[in-house]
Amino acid sequence: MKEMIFNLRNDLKEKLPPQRYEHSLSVSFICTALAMRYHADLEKSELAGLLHDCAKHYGDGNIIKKCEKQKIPLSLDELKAPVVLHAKYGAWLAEHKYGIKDTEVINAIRWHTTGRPNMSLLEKIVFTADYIEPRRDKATDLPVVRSVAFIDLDECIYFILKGTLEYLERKGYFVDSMSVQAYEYYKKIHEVKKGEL
Ligand SMILES: Nc1ncnc2c1ncn2[C@@H]1O[C@H](COP(=O)(O)OP(=O)(O)O)[C@@H](O)[C@H]1O
Repeated sequence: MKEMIFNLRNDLKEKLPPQRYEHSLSVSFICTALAMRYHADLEKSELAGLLHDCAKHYGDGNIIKKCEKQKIPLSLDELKAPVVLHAKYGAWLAEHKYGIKDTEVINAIRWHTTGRPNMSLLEKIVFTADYIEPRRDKATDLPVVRSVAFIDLDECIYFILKGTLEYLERKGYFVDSMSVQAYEYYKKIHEVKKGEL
């Protein structure tokens, strides 16, 4: 697996813009740190983190066409918010272009942007690492979210989804409802923990 990761790094370095490549490396290392904390497979976590944005460099129109060409079914929400599609097409590329057979890794790439209810440990790790990696600096809640990530992963995901939904609403952007479903799911876990339910 290590050799595969080194080869993939070289490939992505050529394909992705420098900042996106840097982000991908950073996410892959944070994935391994979270994997250490939560006892997940280190190499699968590194691999999923490295590949999570392998389709991010395609523009909205282009990625819709690429999905249609590969007969990847698209939801109405995804057509209205094509920014989320790099996760779905990235999962397809991971499987069909990069030869990834592991469905856990493929699903972690698939759900890294919107999240979904009841995510697997690997899905949670990539979703969280993408938000907290050290090169990120936009979200105001980052210092708190970063520390919660290493204390309680479900609670951290609740904060990330809450922040993302508030941000999208503030900006007036269309929201893929998968994130709303994920938020409701993790909000319930949060409320049970706080004794509010
Ligand atoms: N449910 C959603 N609906 C619409 N846009 C979303 C949704 N979830 C996340 N986004 C937006 O998609 C963009 C890409 O997110 P993400 O994949 O997390 O980042 P990156 O690809 O840069 O690692 C962000 O601007 C985020 O706000």
